[in-house]
Amino acid sequence: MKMNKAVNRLRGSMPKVGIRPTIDGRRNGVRESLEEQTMNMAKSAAKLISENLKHPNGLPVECVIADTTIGGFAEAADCADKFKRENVGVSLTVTPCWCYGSETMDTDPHMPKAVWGFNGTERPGAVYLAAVLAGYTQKGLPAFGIYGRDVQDSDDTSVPNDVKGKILDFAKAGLAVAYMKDKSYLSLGNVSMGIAGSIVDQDFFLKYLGVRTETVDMVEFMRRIDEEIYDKEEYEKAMKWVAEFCKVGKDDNPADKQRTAEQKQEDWETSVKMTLIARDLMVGNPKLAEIGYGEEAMGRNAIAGGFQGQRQWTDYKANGDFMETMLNTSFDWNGIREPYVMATENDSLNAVPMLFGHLLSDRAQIFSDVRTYWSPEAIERVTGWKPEGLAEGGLIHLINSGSTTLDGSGAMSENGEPVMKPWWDVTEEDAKNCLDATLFRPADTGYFRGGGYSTDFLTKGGMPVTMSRVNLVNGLGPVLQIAEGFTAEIPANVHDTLDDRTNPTWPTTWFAPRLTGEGNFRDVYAVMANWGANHGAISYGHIGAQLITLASMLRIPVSMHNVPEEKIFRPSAWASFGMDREGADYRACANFGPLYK
Ligand SMILES: C[C@H](O)[C@@H](O)[C@@H](O)C(=O)CO
Ligand SMILES: [Mn+2]
Repeated sequence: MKMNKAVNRLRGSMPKVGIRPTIDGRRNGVRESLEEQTMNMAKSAAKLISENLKHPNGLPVECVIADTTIGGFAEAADCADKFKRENVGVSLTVTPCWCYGSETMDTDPHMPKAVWGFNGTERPGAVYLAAVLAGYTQKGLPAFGIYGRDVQDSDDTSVPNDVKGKILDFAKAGLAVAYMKDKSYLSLGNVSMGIAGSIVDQDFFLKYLGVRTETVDMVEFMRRIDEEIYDKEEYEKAMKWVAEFCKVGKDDNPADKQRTAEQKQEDWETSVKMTLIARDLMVGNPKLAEIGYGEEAMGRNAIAGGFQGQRQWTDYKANGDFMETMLNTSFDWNGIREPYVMATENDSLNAVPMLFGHLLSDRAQIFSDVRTYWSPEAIERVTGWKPEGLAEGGLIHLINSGSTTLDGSGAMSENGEPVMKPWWDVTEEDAKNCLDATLFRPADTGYFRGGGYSTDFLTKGGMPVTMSRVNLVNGLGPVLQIAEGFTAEIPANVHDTLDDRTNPTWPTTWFAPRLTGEGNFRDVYAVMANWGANHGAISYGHIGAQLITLASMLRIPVSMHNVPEEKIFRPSAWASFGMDREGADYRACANFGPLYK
């Protein structure tokens, strides 16, 4: 399998990180003595960011440094002007010294902000940090404060590790905020089976995320299939690839409910066409202009989407499982590429945490039903096996009727361990291994009368993962919930017994959340019992802290998490809302309100 790597570009230029070196404006000695050290800090920060971060589409993150150090209002205005011209979306102020707080700050209300104050004592950078953060808080412009734990010498140009981590986490989350702004959520269809998350709340998207919502009726798929509005060459290529690499699994339907061989062939054709069409709807395709469809070629600039599917479409035509899976995967017949974010059942409130996870981790995301809590006692009763290791406290069965990424099989590996990689690190062998680990099973025709193919795999155990979810609460607004944990491996016969009680044609991930012994993480049952909806978005890695940072930038309070306290990083203003951190988060988010109100 020969695979190229290609970068997807949505409309709008890539946001940059702007670095603002602020300085004590007093000339004739003080300012001059600080110029070099201050600019060097800006250069170190820029180097750190551009060497370590990429945009989720694989392009390098660029930094822009103000033309001069900033000693007061005039230079702050020059810097703001440059940042506008350069499409800066995130602002990081750096300084080793005392500067004039509200005179040097930046006041763009939409730009995530942080200040790194050098922890030396010759010149008081950390004092400026405290002063300017007080100013930001007083003016309703929350900013993140960064300063090293250990005092450094004034000629030390290194960035200590604790500072590095904070700068990178801040910049990555800030870039996520900037990157999603002015993109769109594409709702393909409408409300699926009364699922609340698929009642797309356009106000939430626009005010909290800066994302517009576009709605396209599912009849558009029919039109494009009937009128052949897709790239036929690509379609042929995709069909060949499917025949070669997608193994069809056993049809579990009773004989009289099975689709005929001709119907099954037609289901493949529909599934592949749907995949091309959904992608073209999201991001456009210049090939469509060549065949006379200039408007369709533009796409909808969608950074995420959802497909209603059930029931009107799936009662009639092949389900969306193949389409959703392939879009969410880091590769297809064209090669290795950035995964798209596509929710099944148009659950937009699961698409959002998938988007967050993708923007923060650069990886494909798993979409799942949070289906069953299996207590250790119930597992033993039903299978005779006493759970041990990660499964000791019981498991949550994550399984779904579509939309999970093939990367979620855990069939990619690094140093012999299962892993889900940033898409640009995925190899041809990884892609092949994911396909080998997957069966495409004729869909359950009880649920899906129109047939189609569901993706069936069992996620390898031992991967660190984070499950998250946004819920909308009437009178309160959005909240985010987060559960870090691990995928668990259980004996094959135990899995089969448990899986056979559900929908064995769907992919399974056995999830063991990390327990804290308290509250919603008292035990596995409590995690499931307190989950706010039927779905969860699962990202590789323990990204709870980064999600919390991002949520605070968007003013979305976190209602549940198991992230260790020392890893939590929010704007300094949050400390003014009380010492109980969860309550303070709610009060701060309510006080500042959504970012784009
Ligand atoms: C086939 C069923 O309708 C499933 O799609 C259903 O169990 C869900 O996924 C609900 O979220
Ligand atoms: Mn579901």
